[in-house]
Amino acid sequence: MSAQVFHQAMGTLQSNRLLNNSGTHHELGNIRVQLIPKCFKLNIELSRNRNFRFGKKNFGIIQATASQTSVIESASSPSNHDTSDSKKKSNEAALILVRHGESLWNEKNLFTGCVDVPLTKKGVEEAIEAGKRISNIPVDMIYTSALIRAQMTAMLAMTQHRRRKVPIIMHNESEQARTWSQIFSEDTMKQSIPVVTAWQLNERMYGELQGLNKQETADRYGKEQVHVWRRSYDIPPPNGESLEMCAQRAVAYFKDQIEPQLQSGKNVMIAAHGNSLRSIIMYLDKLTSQEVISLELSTGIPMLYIFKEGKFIRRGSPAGPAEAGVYAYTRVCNP
Ligand SMILES: O=C(O)[C@@H](CO)OP(=O)(O)O
Repeated sequence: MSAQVFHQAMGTLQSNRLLNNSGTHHELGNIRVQLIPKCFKLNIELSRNRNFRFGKKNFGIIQATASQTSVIESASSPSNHDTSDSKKKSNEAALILVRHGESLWNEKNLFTGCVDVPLTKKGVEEAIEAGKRISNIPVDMIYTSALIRAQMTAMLAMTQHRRRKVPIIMHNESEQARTWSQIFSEDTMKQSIPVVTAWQLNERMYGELQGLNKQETADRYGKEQVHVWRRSYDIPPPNGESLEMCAQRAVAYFKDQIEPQLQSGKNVMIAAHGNSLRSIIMYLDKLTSQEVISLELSTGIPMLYIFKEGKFIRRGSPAGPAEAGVYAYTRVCNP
């Protein structure tokens, strides 16, 4: 499949079109795109029989550390094998962002921040569903936060991947951890995906709100005050991080560690959190501090960007297997 066809299939959405349109519909082949101003809600309706598989080609390559994969020539069957002589097809790289699935504290409507809470059963299902959506996109590197809900999401998503590579958490926290987790087979390495965990991708630290119920906090301090704590750009909750502070560490990490991987042609998945991903999207989509406050991310809905010639081009969300509509961004400030 050609790059052009691939791009059409994924919906040729330029991020800036989302920001300046006035709620009109656009037809892109079978893809109907609705653009709604202010809330940045992206609604992609796909006809049910739209096929998002990218042909039966083997795409080969992938060495965990030094190869370039094509976004376009995706994994089509679990039996595909890496071939070191595969040709590099493109300078593009894919970037997949996914907010973790529902956590036990999302379910209880508690401020979570950096408290390390696992997924609910629904969150597990969301992560698996996210994995199905991206199962045809080769993944060379995975970055997650240091928190279990993001790590569970990444690992569960990868159980659905057609290439059946094994995601392996890198333990670089000490010399001993590095030595004790070494792999001694080149072939096994090639069938692995390094997973880097980084605290910089953690949810923003919610300070003294962590563990409090969101509704009760609104009843006590007023809805407006709580909205300011949750969604203003530069006002932190008591003893916590503002979105601006969260962006400083998350975006710096993205630029220093992740962007070079994309530049070298590797496809990267990031599993992280509502606010660390909002900061990264602010950078990718060049949103202003006013625009980012209306940006909400759903749990477990992956978003795809193509990195090409130093630019990030948003492709929306790969379609779910059984549904017509995909919401990458949502309007409401989730409970
Ligand atoms: O509680 C949290 O840590 C976050 C994400 O769930 O909440 P909010 O939506 O207020 O950013």
